[in-house]
Amino acid sequence: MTVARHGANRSSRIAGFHRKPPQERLDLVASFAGLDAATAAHLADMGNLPPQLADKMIENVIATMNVPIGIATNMKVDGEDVLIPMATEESSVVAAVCNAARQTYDAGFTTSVSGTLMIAQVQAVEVPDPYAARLRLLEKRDEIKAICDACDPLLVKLGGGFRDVEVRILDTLGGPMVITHLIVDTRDAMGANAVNTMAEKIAPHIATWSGGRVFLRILSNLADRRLARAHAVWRLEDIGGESVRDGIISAYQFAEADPYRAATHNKGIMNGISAVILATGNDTRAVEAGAHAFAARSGRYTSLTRYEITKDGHLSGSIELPLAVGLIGGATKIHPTAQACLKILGVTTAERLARIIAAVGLAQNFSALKALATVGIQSGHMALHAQNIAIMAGAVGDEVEAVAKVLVERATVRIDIAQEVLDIIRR
Ligand SMILES: CC(C)(COP(=O)([O-])OP(=O)([O-])OC[C@H]1O[C@@H](n2cnc3c(N)ncnc32)[C@H](O)[C@@H]1OP(=O)([O-])[O-])[C@@H](O)C(=O)NCCC(=O)NCCSC(=O)C[C@@](C)(O)CC(=O)[O-]
Ligand SMILES: NC(=O)C1=CN([C@@H]2O[C@H](COP(=O)(O)OP(=O)(O)OC[C@H]3O[C@@H](n4cnc5c(N)ncnc54)[C@H](O)[C@@H]3O)[C@@H](O)[C@H]2O)C=CC1
Repeated sequence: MTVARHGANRSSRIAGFHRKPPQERLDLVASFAGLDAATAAHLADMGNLPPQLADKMIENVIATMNVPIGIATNMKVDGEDVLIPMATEESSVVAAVCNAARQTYDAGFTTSVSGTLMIAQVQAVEVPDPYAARLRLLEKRDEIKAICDACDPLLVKLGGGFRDVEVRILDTLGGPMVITHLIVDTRDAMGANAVNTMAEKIAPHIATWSGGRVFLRILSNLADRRLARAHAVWRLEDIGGESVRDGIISAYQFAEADPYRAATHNKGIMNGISAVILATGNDTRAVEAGAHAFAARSGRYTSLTRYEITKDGHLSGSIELPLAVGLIGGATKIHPTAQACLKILGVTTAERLARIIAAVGLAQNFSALKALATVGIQSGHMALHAQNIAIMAGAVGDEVEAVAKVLVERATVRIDIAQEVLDIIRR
């Protein structure tokens, strides 16, 4: 069945859409968009996410989006071998991590974290005496702690809960604001809901104590009390010698100095990080926002990694960034694929997960810089992307590899060439 493009229902005002079951919603969308029966049937197949679960995870569900999960091999983090599931749509991302880890497999990556502390902000405006109000709020520390901890007795029982209060006076376009930070240990949860609940509970008290009006009560994604760090040494003989080392260091120096380059450099790092975040059901946007804000913390957007030469002349790489990830909460606990990925990783604490993810970010960056500083990105990346181009050109089954092989041999990974090659193969 083909429904005309401008089908029966062309209004986006669909009252009660959210109350309909997914199949009925899909029928409405198919009619609106003129989807043919095969496309609608494709969307109706929810793969390995049970439709009842998908329908509860977000609103107005009609389908799921399947992204491949690849396994990064060769990773050793703090002396322990680990296989890393990465969910990404981009070719060569998984290969890049395997490749970097292989070149430092014996020593592996060493990691640490600064803690599992999250920050919630409470905004007070029109405070008559901001500086005195700040002190009044700080004096209420014990009361604030009691109110916050009462919000989440389970978290407290697990060793988490309120840790501290900080108050900042912010000069803004609307005059001074009194910003209270609740510092909360959220243990194995990412912690957004946990700290937001506390911020909302404490807000009326802050209004009273400060004498101002309270508006926003929400966590900060600049989770700079939850930093994850990783470092590794790549030996000269394993990476191809001094000129490769120096090329990688120069690439880092370029990113350090220039926000145009740093954006791309950090995008490469997030290729690895976001893929593990997604595979484990964590919040990709929260981590990405935190990473980029941290990269700009000095007022100048810069590189999240650093490269140096060790005293023996080898290449030392390091990374530090906020990684607010959890094993509980969000989709981590309810998405069956996220649960399976966490099992593959063998992690039992959010801290260990953050450490592994930091190592993946560094590995990803090493491979990208090495490729960029030597043969260029296209030979490795495009060689792997060639299969996608072959599929775009219409190749199926064995044709995909055959077409991709010719594209790589000719060093021209283009769809028009792929079509020509496919025609020849099919003749
Ligand atoms: C693509 C490679 C790895 C080829 O690298 P190569 O040296 O040609 O590969 P190789 O065939 O010699 O194999 C070396 C190892 O790489 C891995 N490897 C090799 N091939 C595969 C594969 N098919 N699947 C899985 N793993 C693979 C694997 O570990 C293998 O060891 P082995 O297992 O054989 O003992 C290399 O060129 C590379 O690391 N390139 C970087 C790719 C990259 O960064 N991709 C991200 C996308 S580009 C981007 O978005 C970010 C960027 C670049 O703009 C960031 C920036 O600018 O900073
Ligand atoms: N700006 C942002 O980043 C925002 C993100 N979110 C969303 O919030 C969700 C994450 O919130 P969470 O508070 O992490 O989830 P949550 O509220 O679902 O679960 C956390 C709760 O689980 C309990 N818990 C059980 N075992 C625990 C353990 N071992 N360690 C710690 N707590 C344990 C605690 O009571 C804790 O409060 C994500 O889905 C995120 O997308 C929500 C609002 C804003």
